[in-house]
Amino acid sequence: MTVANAFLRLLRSALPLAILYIGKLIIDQVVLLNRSQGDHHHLWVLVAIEFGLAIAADSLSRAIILLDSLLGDLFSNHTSVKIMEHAAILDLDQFEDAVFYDKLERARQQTIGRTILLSQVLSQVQDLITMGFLAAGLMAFNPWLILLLLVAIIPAFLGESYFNDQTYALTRGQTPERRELDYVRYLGASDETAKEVKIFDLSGFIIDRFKQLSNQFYADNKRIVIKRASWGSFFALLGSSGYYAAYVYIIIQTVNGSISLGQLTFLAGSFRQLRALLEGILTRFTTVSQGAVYLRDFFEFFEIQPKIKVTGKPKPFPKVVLQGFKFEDVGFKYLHSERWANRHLNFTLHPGEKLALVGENGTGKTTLVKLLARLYDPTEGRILLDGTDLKEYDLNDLRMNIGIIFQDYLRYQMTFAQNIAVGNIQQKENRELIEIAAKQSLADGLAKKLPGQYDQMLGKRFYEGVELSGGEWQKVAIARAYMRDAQLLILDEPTSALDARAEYEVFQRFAELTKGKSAVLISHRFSTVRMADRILVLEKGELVEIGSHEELLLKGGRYAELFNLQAMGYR
Ligand SMILES: Nc1ncnc2c1ncn2[C@@H]1O[C@H](COP(=O)(O)OP(=O)(O)OP(=O)(O)O)[C@@H](O)[C@H]1O
Repeated sequence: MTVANAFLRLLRSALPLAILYIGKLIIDQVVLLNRSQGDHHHLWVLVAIEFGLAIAADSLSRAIILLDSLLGDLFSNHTSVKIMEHAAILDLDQFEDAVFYDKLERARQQTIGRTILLSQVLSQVQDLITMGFLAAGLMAFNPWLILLLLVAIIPAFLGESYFNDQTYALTRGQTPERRELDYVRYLGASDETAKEVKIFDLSGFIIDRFKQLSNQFYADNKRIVIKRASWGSFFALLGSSGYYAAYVYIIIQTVNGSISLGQLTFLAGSFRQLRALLEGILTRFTTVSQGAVYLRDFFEFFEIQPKIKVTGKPKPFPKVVLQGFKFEDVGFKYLHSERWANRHLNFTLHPGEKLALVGENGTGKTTLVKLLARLYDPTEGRILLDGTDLKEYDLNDLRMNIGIIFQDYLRYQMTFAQNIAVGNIQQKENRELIEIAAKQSLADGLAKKLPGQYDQMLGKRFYEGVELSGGEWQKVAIARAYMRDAQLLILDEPTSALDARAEYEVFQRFAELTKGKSAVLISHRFSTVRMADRILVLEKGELVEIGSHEELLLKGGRYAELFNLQAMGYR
């Protein structure tokens, strides 16, 4: 399509000169006829040719516009897909970094704002070729006139590129604020935020912040836009002066009789078109060079590489785990953080063992399971699986063999079945497996009560969607863990919204269904925690106790203290 577009543009760029030249011949012929020297037949042939050329020019322009718009859509879709594909291979901690978000944001803007860049570049080339044709015509008449036009137009080009750089620097500097602006806009008008915004009456607060940010943008942009417009007018004046100087010269030549009336129309027409083309080229030069500068951001985003990689030859995940996962003095610090979220972790998760993680908020429980799933690599120490560093296992295989449901699992605005299928998306059409998973997580009864059953749209964002309660959502989310035949299952507090009986049942089933497999549970409810084979107590990211419920109670340490604290609340 691009080649066809370029070819049509090439054809189109030759037409203005041809039309002008035929126009010249027509006028010369009319003048001759007035002097009774012309040929009527020749005149009408010329008029017919000009008519044909005019129609061809119009049809070509329309075909070019059509191809431009199709190419623009394809470009936009293609780049959006590329960005999503690249984002998918990046690491979790890259998504947690503001600098990364700035790059992602700027890359995204390219897909929205730069779709016309390609057609702009092609138009620019087309106009330059047209100018070349017209200039060649003028050159035959007087080369100095071209030089005059060029000299008049160069300051405008330089001015434009200077202001492009200025605008780019400004926009780039504003990226964090733009992201905030988007976030504030989302806070102010979204189904997910509406409840709190109303209850806390936040709309005034949000709107004020929006105004503050947008006014700042307005003021910064205004300054540069005014400067650009003032200089632009001055440079345009220079350009016009050059054009009129040349025009006056041609008129004088005609009056003197050095050139014919037909030549005058041809030259004046060429000049008029050259000037219009130059203006168009100048304006487009702004968009094209701005686009080119912004494309840098686009490519910069694609230069970001994931840090989590497989070292050496990737090993498949063992069919049967024999020794388990061994933490050897594992420590982890989040990006840009001085604090250790986990430190000096030394323990083994044995095959088939159910391990519960206990500790106050922020003691590193979630971090530990993220390290197990290799969402991050340890900052120090290492994690071994059957004696081999996790880094040597095939990453996809590792993740496929670890089923993990986080406390902040996603509530997909999709159907009930799809919400479960995301646990193993390759099996999205396997309704039998989805229903079994739902039965195992106690979500099956819920599906049966919904009007659309498993095809019921969940959430309120889309037509006929049904909202679930917090506990109901959790049952759906837990079903995801049963969608794959994982060797290690991790439940990071996805049961906090379940009532006591439901949580008990869910964990009873979990224990039965994961017999022989390793599992890690995070829960603040000791009624659940005590079901585990061993309990690992964390404090400030470090392991302080490990043992069975009975052993730890007997020990009378941190676990016993936390357990008794909760038990007291029930007395
Ligand atoms: N993505 C992150 N980036 C930077 N710091 C983080 C991030 N996630 C957690 N932290 C910090 O790491 C520490 C441990 O967090 P973690 O989520 O592992 O605790 P947790 O024990 O699971 O807490 P909770 O019981 O509240 O779920 C906390 O102090 C937290 O501030």
